[in-house]
Amino acid sequence: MTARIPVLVLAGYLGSGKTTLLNHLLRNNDGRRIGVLVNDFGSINIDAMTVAGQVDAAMSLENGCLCCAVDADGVDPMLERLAYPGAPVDVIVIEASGIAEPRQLVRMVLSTENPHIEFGGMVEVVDAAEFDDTRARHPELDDHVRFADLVVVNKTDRLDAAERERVIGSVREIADGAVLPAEHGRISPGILFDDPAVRESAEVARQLSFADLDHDEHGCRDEHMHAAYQSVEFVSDRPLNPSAFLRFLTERSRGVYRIKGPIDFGASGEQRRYVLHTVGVYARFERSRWPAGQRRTSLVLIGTDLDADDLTGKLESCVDPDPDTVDEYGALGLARFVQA
Ligand SMILES: Nc1nc2c(ncn2[C@@H]2O[C@H](COP(=O)(O)OP(=O)(O)OP(=O)(O)O)[C@@H](O)[C@H]2O)c(=O)[nH]1
Repeated sequence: MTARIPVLVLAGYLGSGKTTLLNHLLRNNDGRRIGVLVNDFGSINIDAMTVAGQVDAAMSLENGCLCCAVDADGVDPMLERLAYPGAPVDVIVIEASGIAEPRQLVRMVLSTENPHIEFGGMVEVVDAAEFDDTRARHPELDDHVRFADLVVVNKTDRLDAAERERVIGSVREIADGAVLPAEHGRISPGILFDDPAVRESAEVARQLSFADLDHDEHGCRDEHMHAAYQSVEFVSDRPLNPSAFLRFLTERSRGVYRIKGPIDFGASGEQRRYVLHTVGVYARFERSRWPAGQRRTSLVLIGTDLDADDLTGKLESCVDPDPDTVDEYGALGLARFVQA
């Protein structure tokens, strides 16, 4: 199975810290080759660009990054240039600088017919110190925060402890997705994307948890360097019920940014392996054969403020008490999430 390239939309109001966060990701890429799309070269100051030479409409950066400008024709032509089998990028970030409506950009990514990409999520950067003022000036900020799969509450260094908690609390009240406080955009890249070697692997979930995520005993990564995320693992040798699991997916669990891994739906007539990839409310299954002897559900849920017991309990209740009674029609609901 060829891995698809995740495409991430990075949004946020003027000066919130999008470019700072992007530079942080470029500097801490852990070997991932990051392609960057910006809508206007002039408006963005990517550090790495100072070492770049311009090649056609794409900028090749020294650390293996590529930069292209998104024009009015939308993202498709540029995605075509960056995302193809054997492409020199593992991840694409579109910085929505100066775009008033980032949801439009998300829709463009979701509606692209490029078979080599997958939606990697919308990240909204907010300036913690300006949050109240920005909301007052731009009431639509609430919609963006609610819609985002991850909200980075940046510039927390500009607030005292009490104010910081108040602002983070306000954001959490609005947000449906994950919320990560940060200084100078320093977030753990692992919340956003996998290690390239892991993405190629068939056993996504198992390797994600041990090799890629590199957790300490609290399940947090690089806590001192970056704003950290958490992960919860769920493994079951007993098949899951498709309808129950789809219900779990549609009732978005607070704080979960993405879920990955193979699922055994075990319905009679449904012998295939479903590999799940979700970001926020976006979900996609890829179907394949089970490698011999590896038929089991093995999921990793990645996000912030995760309630591990609650998530594990919900997933356990998806385990089918009597999988033999689920006929092939029971798995039909999965079809709309399956991509060829
Ligand atoms: N104190 C503080 N300053 C920050 C932080 N993050 C970014 N900045 C500064 O805030 C300013 C704006 O940051 P940018 O990363 O350029 O913001 P942006 O969202 O890309 O800005 P536009 O592209 O103009 O919308 C810069 O001067 C940054 O150095 C932070 O966490 N704390």
